[in-house]
Amino acid sequence: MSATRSHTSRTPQQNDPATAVSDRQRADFVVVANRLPVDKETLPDGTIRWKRSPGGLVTALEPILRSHTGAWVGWSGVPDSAEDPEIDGLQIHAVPLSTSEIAEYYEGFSNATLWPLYHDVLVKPEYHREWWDTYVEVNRRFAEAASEAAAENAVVWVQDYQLQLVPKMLRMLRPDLRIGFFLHIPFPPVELFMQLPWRTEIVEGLLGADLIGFHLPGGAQNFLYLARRLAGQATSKGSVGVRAKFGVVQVGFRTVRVGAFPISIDSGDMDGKSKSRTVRGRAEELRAELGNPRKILLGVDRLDYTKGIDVRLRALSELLAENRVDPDEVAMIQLATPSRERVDSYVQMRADIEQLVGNINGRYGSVSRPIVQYIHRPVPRDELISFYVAADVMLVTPLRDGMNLVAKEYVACRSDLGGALVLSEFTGAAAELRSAYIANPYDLEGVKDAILSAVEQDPDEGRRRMRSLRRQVLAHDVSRWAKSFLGALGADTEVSYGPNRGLDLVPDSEDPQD
Ligand SMILES: O=P(O)(O)OC[C@H]1O[C@H](O[C@H]2O[C@H](CO)[C@@H](O)[C@H](O)[C@H]2O)[C@H](O)[C@@H](O)[C@@H]1O
Ligand SMILES: Nc1ccn([C@@H]2O[C@H](COP(=O)(O)OP(=O)(O)O)[C@@H](O)[C@H]2O)c(=O)n1
Repeated sequence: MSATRSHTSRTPQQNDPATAVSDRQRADFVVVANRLPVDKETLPDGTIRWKRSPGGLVTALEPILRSHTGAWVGWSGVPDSAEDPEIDGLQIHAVPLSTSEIAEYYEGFSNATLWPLYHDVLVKPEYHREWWDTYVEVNRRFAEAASEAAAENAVVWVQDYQLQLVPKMLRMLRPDLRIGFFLHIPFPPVELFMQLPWRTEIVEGLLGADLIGFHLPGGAQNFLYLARRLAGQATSKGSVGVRAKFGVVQVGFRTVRVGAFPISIDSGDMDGKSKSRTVRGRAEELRAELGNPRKILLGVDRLDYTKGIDVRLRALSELLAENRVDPDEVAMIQLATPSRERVDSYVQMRADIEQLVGNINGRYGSVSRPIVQYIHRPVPRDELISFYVAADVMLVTPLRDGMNLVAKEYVACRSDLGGALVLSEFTGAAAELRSAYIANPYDLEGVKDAILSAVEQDPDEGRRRMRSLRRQVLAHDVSRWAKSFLGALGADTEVSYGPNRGLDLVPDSEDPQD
């Protein structure tokens, strides 16, 4: 996707399906996500630019929508914008949000209530009734927009925690549709989820789907338990497998499947791009610009408190203080895309991280060579790939992360079998990338040891680990993710799915955990 795009200014007829249909073709495959794949930006001279939206959801879904012609329903990232950008081969349906809806639905309920609740309560979730009301209202708007975009019997794939009520609302509007839902963030432990005053509504909202997908079996199992306990539905017993053994919830005459589908990246594409001469040349230049240090450490994240950017900075700071790492031999680059900048916890965390960077540079850097290069803006895709190619050690240290595509991107870019990945055990990716240097981000000594092992790794050992990581990432790419999900939804004719081994239902009253 190029950063700059031409655009049209269609007015959406959101509440008038008849006009909408006559205006545009309805699609057989519709993705509904909080964000469109591009964000709208108005330059000082009034020109409109559409730039890639932040985050892994867009990274993963963009190639899928290119291979399945269809429509994308979402928000443009700015207030009151009804314009649909033109993206070759993709129908876009913008859902406009007002300034107050952005504050209450996006920054509020989605990112100051659900996000911390689903990420181990790393900051205290805020529960406000007005935010909930706006979340319901905006979910209804997305459901209506999806209903207008979808052809008869279409497949509609709803994405993520911002839209958990959409499956039920959409089913009521359009019982003919096949509806899938995928959660990109962790589904929390039952004890935490029970805090939510609107917990039953969320579970019932999700149960409007035909298939509910999580990254990991644990999330699927937590959800099955809550479907029994909160929605009073009979569910299957036994564990859920990866892409294979699905759980089942019986909702009246409808059977809802629940499964684990670890998301991935377009690994072949990244592998190819990382081999280009331009990228390799740029990686060399980056190393030279950093003063040709012996080891380059790299962090690549949205600036989010879940990502553990502070953890890796503290670890590096202590390793320098203990003379276990020589300041003349290392350089660290931290790319941190701005994110959710009006949410209080993000403002605080940004200040903390910038202070840590300042402390390290103040103590160990020199005028010509700071230890940590901190870049707080998005970088172009090819430049990012050059950073991956240049980095000797990739630092992925979240306190909790649904998947973490950055870890997979790094691996996909290392066809030279160079580099080393330090990976938090609390990422979804850690379940698959077992040959990384796995660390518990709450154990600072353990993180320091993992970083040091990666910095000092024997080249043969490094190649062995990277070969094994690459086998995993190249074999399980995003197209396999989409095929396994859409196959289980019965929506991809190329994919067959095995017999459901979860149909043995546990009635609500017989739950051993109750
Ligand atoms: O849209 P934003 O508020 O700017 O946030 C960006 C995205 O962040 C989250 O990404 C998640 O999805 C990734 C792909 O599945 C996964 O690897 C990662 O662990 C998640 O944090 C969020 O879930 C998306 O909805 C946002 O668009
Ligand atoms: N500075 C940055 C940070 C992340 N990214 C991209 O944003 C995506 C992050 O996905 P992720 O799954 O690791 O994490 P979230 O940001 O979705 O929580 C990846 O595709 C990164 O390449 C970027 O382009 N520039």
